[in-house]
Amino acid sequence: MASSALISDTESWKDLRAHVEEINKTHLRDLMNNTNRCQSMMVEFDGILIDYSRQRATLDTLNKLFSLAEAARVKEKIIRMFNGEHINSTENRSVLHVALRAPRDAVINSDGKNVVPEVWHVLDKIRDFSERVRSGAWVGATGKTLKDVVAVGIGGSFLGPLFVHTALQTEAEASECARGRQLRFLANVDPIDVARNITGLNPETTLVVVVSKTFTTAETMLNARTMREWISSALGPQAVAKHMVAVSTNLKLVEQFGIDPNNAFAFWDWVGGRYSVCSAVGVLPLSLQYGFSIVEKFLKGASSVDQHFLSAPFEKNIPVLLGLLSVWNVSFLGYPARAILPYSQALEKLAPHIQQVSMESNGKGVSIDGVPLPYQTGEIDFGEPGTNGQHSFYQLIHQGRVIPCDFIGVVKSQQPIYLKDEVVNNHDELMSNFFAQPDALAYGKTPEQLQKENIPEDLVSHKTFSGNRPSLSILLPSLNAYNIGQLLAIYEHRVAVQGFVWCINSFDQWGVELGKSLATQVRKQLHASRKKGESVEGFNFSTKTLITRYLEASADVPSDPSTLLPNI
Ligand SMILES: O=P(O)(O)OC[C@H]1O[C@](O)(CO)[C@@H](O)[C@@H]1O
Repeated sequence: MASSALISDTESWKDLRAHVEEINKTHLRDLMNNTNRCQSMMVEFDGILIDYSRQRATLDTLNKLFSLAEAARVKEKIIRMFNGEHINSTENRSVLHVALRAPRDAVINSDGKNVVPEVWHVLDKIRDFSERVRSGAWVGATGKTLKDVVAVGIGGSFLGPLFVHTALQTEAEASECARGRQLRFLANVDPIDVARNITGLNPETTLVVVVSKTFTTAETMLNARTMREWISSALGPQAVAKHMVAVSTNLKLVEQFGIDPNNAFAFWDWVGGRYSVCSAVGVLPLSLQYGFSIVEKFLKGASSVDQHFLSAPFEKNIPVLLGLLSVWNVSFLGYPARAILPYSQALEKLAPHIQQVSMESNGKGVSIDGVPLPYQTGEIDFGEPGTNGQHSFYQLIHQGRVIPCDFIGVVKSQQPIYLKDEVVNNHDELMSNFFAQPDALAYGKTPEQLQKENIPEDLVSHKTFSGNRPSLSILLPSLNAYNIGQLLAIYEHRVAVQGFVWCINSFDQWGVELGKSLATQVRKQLHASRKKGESVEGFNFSTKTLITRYLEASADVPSDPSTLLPNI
């Protein structure tokens, strides 16, 4: 395919379009009866079992998707990514989050230089620093051990670390290592988030980690200044050196902020924000909480999937298969959304993290060459752990709109509970739902079945389930640091595969800029109005009215305030 030609013009794309008609004649109820088909639609790697037999697809569909992958040169694009080529062309950058978890002796080049030694230099520095903090060798300004950490950051500098932290919190080995320690995340610029984060914390025993790739993000920098004030107003300005460290690619700005460069942990422009959890962005706060050796297991899990992604043939390649099936669902079957449904409370922050990884990566309107696309890219991701979601939005998924679902289950619970005289143990109860829901979606329930159950005629249509609703099941052996790393890498690479097929740049995010610059204009106006009483100018009628109302109704806000921090 010539670089400016659209993937939708290829024969493979057209073939899949035509194939939809065939698939529309099938029902999952029947497809599931074909054991050979179902057997071929299971894939296993490193303890993880994926069952995609409940996708609205046949083996023929898969072959057609492999042809599409060939037309889109997916294999070549994967290799180019691992080779450090500047596949993020609009920012002229390599995309090398795989280097963040590569073994020490690996060679991965960006711009002709092996980046793995730099990665390990920072990892070693994190190991050393986190061990000193955890052991009490590094103490706060008043000589007390720093047992609590507030990580200040937003977007990719927040969601990945939050996901991993939440997943590790209840894991036996990790929770033992975290005994007596707290890790909190301050993301939102809303002062309420500051209040929530500092409530119950003592500045004397708190370490603040400012996490920002650019070190210019407005929300993070205001929150960082707020936390600096919280520390220095309690302990004096000299305490900042002992109580604040930073993670950034912009070490110059870190220093200007007043953080000792020795206490700055670097990463690189070839790490996208939403792909940065395996850099110091995640590794530093998580190592402070759990110790480096736990976090190293997480990196190893991700690395194992990286190798699989690079080397496994497409028929057995989990991220490739899942990525192609997502393209099938979005671009051909016309399902715009995807539900991420982990049957594990520990994975409650998976969906929010994947929302950014997927939607910031693939929510694009032009091809990588800048050509407007005649097809939609990306999907609307949302999710909640089961069984909570079942009592919330599953009604729509069963009888309303068709939403392809990812069911994620774990064989061994992190926290098993057995009660004498119960029919099943608590985790089996949870997993009963994990196994039942995909079949309920796939098979549904027919009016004939309901009539046999003597359901009153006027209720039959209400109680009918059309079925034929696709899902896939991911079964993890357990949920330890290693498995969490595997799961993360599967989703990251799946998103990349989707972007490779759609021929977009999954690694830039220009769509977040416009709102930011308009907020700058509003910020200037609020300042001018509060300080100098200037009237609201330069906005449309609607925005002017809203801002004016806001200012008038909050006229009691002091125009030249002295510092006020939350006090709850
Ligand atoms: O780490 P930074 O530079 O503060 O950026 C935070 C986030 O802001 C974004 O640039 C846009 O929301 C994300 O891509 C990024 O993860």
